[in-house]
This record gives sequence, C-alpha cells and structure tokens, in this order.
Amino acid sequence: MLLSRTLNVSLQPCMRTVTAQTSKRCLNSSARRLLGVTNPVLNSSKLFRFSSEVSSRFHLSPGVSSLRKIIFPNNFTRTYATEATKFQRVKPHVNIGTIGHVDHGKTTLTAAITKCLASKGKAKFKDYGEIDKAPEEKARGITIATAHVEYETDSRHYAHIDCPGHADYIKNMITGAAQMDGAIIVVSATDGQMPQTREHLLLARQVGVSNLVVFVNKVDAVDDKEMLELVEMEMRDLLTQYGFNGEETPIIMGSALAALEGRDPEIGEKAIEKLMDAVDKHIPTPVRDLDKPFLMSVEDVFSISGRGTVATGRVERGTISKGSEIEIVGMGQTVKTTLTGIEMFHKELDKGMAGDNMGALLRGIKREQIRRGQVLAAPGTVKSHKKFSAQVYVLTKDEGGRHTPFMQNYRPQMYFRTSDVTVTLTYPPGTENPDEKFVMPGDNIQLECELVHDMAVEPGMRFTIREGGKTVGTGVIVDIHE
Ligand SMILES: Nc1nc2c(ncn2[C@@H]2O[C@H](COP(=O)(O)OP(=O)(O)OP(=O)(O)O)[C@@H](O)[C@H]2O)c(=O)[nH]1
Ligand SMILES: [Mg+2]
Repeated sequence: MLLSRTLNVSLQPCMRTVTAQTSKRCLNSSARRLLGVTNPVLNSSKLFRFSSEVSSRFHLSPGVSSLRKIIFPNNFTRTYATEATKFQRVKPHVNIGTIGHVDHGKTTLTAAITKCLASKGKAKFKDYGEIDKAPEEKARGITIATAHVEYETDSRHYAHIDCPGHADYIKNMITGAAQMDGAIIVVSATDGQMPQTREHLLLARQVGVSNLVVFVNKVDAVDDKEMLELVEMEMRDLLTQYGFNGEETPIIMGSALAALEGRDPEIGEKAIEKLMDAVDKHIPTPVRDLDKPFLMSVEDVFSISGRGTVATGRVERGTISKGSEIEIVGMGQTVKTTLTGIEMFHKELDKGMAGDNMGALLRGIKREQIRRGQVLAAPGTVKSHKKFSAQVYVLTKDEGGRHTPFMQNYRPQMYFRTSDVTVTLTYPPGTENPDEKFVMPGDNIQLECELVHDMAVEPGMRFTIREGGKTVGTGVIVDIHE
C-alpha cells in the first residue's frame, strides 16, 4: 500500500465524509451507492475512476497517489482491492504535449482529445475547466501552469502535457517540453504563426523534441481556403528553419472547439482522429536508455502527510525498483535515500523506467530537502558542477533574441532540464583583450560558464539562455571543469 494517505472528501449528505484506504474485493451497500455500482463484487475501474476524481480535486500531479481505504460515516471501515491501481505496461508509453502561441487553442485541443478518446473508452474526459483549473487561469482565460493528462490510442499510452503559450510563462513551457518525446504544435488558422509559435519551436528543439505534428486550429472561423494553404506553407518553412522535417511533418486542419462541442464532425471529431493517427505514426516511440544508470529530473515536489515526500518528473534514463537506494543530486550536498514507492498517474509500479513520468516516494526526506532542478540518480553516477565550457549560439533579433551585443561577465539565466539558474559567461582563458570584445547576435561561440550554484550537469547536455523574458541563446555543454 504505497503512497496512500487519508483524504477527507465531502460527498452527498448521506455519505458526508469519506476517508479513503484498501484490500478486499466486495463492496457493502453504501460503498456500492457511493461508487455507483450495482454488483457487490468490486468493479475496479469504477473504484479507480472514483479515486482519480478525488485526486483531481486535490490537484495532484500524475505521479502522486490517490486513495486506498474507505471509511464510511458509521465508522464502518472497509479496505478495497489495490489491483485497480496497478499500472499495466501493455502498450509503449510516450510523452507528448501541446505547445504554441497564446490562445491558439492548446487547452481546448487537449480537452477535445480526451473527449474523443473517452468515447472509445481510451481516456477519461477532462473538460477545459479541469485543465486550466487555477483561479487565475480561469479569470484570465489563459494557461499558466502546465497540466498533465493521460490517454491511450490503439497502439500507445500517452502522457500529455498542456503548456502555456503566453510569453510570461515560457519557463513553465520549457519545463513541460523538457519532458516530451514529441509534441503537437497548435497554430490558429486565423492568425497563422506568431512569436511564441517560433519561440516554442526553437525551445522544443533545444530540449530534445525532434518530432512534431502540426494542428492548424480554428478552421471553423476561416472561410478562405487560401488562408489555410498559406498557414500550411508558412509552417512547413518554419519547421525546416528550426531543424524539423518541414516536408514530412503531418499538418492536420481542424477545430478543437468543434470537437469539444460535438459539432461539425469533419473538422471536429474526425480531425482529432486524424491528428492522433498522425501522432501515433509520426512521433516514434523513443528508444529508451534502459541500461544506463537511473536518472530522473525533479519537476515538482509534494508532501503527503503521514507518508513522506514525493518528487515527480520524467525518468531520463535507466530503470529503478522499489526499495532501491538513490541520491538526490544538485544545489548543494548530495543526499542518499531509499525509494519506497513508485507511481504513475495514480497507479502503482514496482519499477520505473526511462520515459516514465513518475512519482518517487522518498524515505526520510522532508519537503524542503528536495526541489525542482535537482535530479534523482543511481548512487555515484552523477555529480554536481558549477563550471564548464559550452558552445553557444546567440539568437538574432529576428529569431526573437537580443538586438544588441553583450560583453563578458554577462549574467543571464541558464535553463537545464526542468529548471534554471543564473550563470556568468566569460571568454575562454587565453582570449586576447576579453574585456573589450563583444558577443554579437548570430554568433556561434565557445564560452566559459559559471553557475551561481551547482547543478547535476554533464557534457552533451543542452541548455537555453534567457534574459528579461527573452530567449537569448542556446547551447550545449562541451567540457566540465569543476
Ligand atoms: N472558433 C474557434 N475558437 C476556438 C477553437 N479552439 C479554441 N478556440 C477558442 O480560442 C480561445 C483560446 O483557447 P485555449 O484553448 O485557451 O488556448 P490556449 O492555446 O490553450 O491558450 P494559452 O494556454 O493561454 O496559451 C478560447 O476562447 C477557445 O474557445 C476553434 O477550433 N475554433
Ligand atoms: Mg492553454
């Protein structure tokens, strides 16, 4: 019974408070009423659906557990089967998500995908308001935090991260994209490509997303067919420009809103089917580094009272079993601990493996002892560093970068995996008159980097450099110094 905790949930008056917990397979009558089942034998999918509803009310992330034990108001306690919450590895797992300019329809599309797949029993429908659920998101009608949803197609199981498009929340987009194997870039047919369409393409490429599918949305609001052709042509050019396969990337035209509202099936539901078909076919199932030592970058941290601390994130490489020793690396001293539980989308796992978006329950670790930007790693396999040299490309003004050059000792933010840190950039030793030289937009140059605090970095790792809400450059670590 892993990661379980006690939840107090208000239900119908007759049920009042339900506290949750686990183990047998028969339901008493109140439990049946509660779960809406007629058969006294536990319908595991219903119990699971109920438990996911509870979890979603508590805004838990996919790696964090839900309920196991149910205590009824008359103090009648029953524990129910845990089998429903075992994660079944039947299909290959792929991490994708929606990216693109603000208001182009990423969240609407995410909701529409779950709706269409739910009608085939392959997802749980998540309405728009369940995805953008924070009060500020509701008030402003924009996405701020990334949201995770789960669904499957005939061939694969997906974790889908809906990213914000607004320029102020690029940081969250980078964190989300860093966990994707492929992405759906949404572009509105009414606007065509916009600044964050381009910036998201660049950032996605930089964090290692190399296959995309384009969804040209809002075709219901465009009468002019030529406009659609133009958007498609522009997108193909743009994809090529950012290093994607512009010619072969599938471009699907449709209306997420029509699909969500159940109207105009040609541009609605059928377009979503075409889109998911393209995702299945065009985004390859990544070859996971299962044999390398385990590494997971921490995206979020939760505290579950009575149980401990759970860190969530995507497993970058390797496999890990429950009970293994691991290290928390980065931002100070490395801490050793034991992995006491693993979960994915509220379901238990005995093993986590590369590609999983998992929650790791850590023995004896307090909430404050772990944070985004650190990694969980097999003991002794990863070290934390502050100084390294890197090959950096400085974006031009047209690419959304700086308009002016910068000099050495420039201190922007450097984004790795799921987080960012301030860095000081200097010329390599031996450079003549380093204090008089300028780094120009468009330059491709080797620079020395010193982080304000240590991070778990390795040669070959990619990063993005940002300053004042702008992406300034991208690069890769060449050599570690200390
Ligand atoms: N006409 C039309 N409107 C749409 C369609 N899809 C989305 N919209 C509308 O476009 C607006 C923005 O949609 P969202 O899904 O919130 O856009 P988003 O890309 O998630 O926005 P951010 O997350 O804030 O970047 C909403 O008012 C939607 O109802 C569509 O297919 N047709
Ligand atoms: Mg959104």
